[in-house]
Amino acid sequence: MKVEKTPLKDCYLIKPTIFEDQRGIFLETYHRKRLAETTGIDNEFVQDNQSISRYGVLRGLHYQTGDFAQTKIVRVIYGKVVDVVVDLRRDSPTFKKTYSAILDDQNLYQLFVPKGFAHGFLTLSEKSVFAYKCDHYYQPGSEAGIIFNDPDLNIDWNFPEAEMIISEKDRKQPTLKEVFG
Ligand SMILES: Cc1cn([C@H]2C[C@H](O)[C@@H](COP(=O)(O)OP(=O)(O)O[C@H]3O[C@@H](C)C(=O)[C@@H](O)[C@H]3O)O2)c(=O)[nH]c1=O
Repeated sequence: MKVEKTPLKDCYLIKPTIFEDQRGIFLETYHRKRLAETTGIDNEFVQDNQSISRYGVLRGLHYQTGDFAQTKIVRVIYGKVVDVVVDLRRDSPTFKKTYSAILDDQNLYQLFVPKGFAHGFLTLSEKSVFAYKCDHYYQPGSEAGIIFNDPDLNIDWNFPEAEMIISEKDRKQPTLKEVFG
């Protein structure tokens, strides 16, 4: 696998090695030791999640606060998404910066999303199956978010807003300014 730096500090794009033969493909989707060697970050992942979304579904931008902040490794099992992360660590040189990547079932890329980042994704295929590992358990009381169309972040989702399918919760997320001033 190749682990590439993104413009955001501590956030990596993971490109797994794909073995192909007449039966199909094989890949390792997680290798703790190798990942720790390349990123210098060794997490113990304790929860695996999966969501299935239809075309136009946007989930995010989400994070957990304080002691429950989660590092995530996110990937697409089926379909195609645009994945977006925002560095919300006040002491980071890339505070308030965003990064996005296309993750799909062809490139099989993964994004290593450090704790202190907000994360979201929009499904570009007729359906997506999205999977991710977290190094802290889900803690409903520590859930937080930033609105997907925040005027300061100005994320280019490259998708008509009128066609996005978004939960009530996510339509009411605060702006970056409301949270971070
Ligand atoms: C995230 C999560 C949700 N749930 C429940 C709560 C709720 O009833 C239902 C759906 O939750 P949500 O609407 O928050 O699901 P969703 O919008 O898919 O939330 C996820 O979005 C992406 C972008 C992330 O980065 C994740 O960390 C997570 O926040 O599932 C759990 O039981 N465990 C979990 O870990």
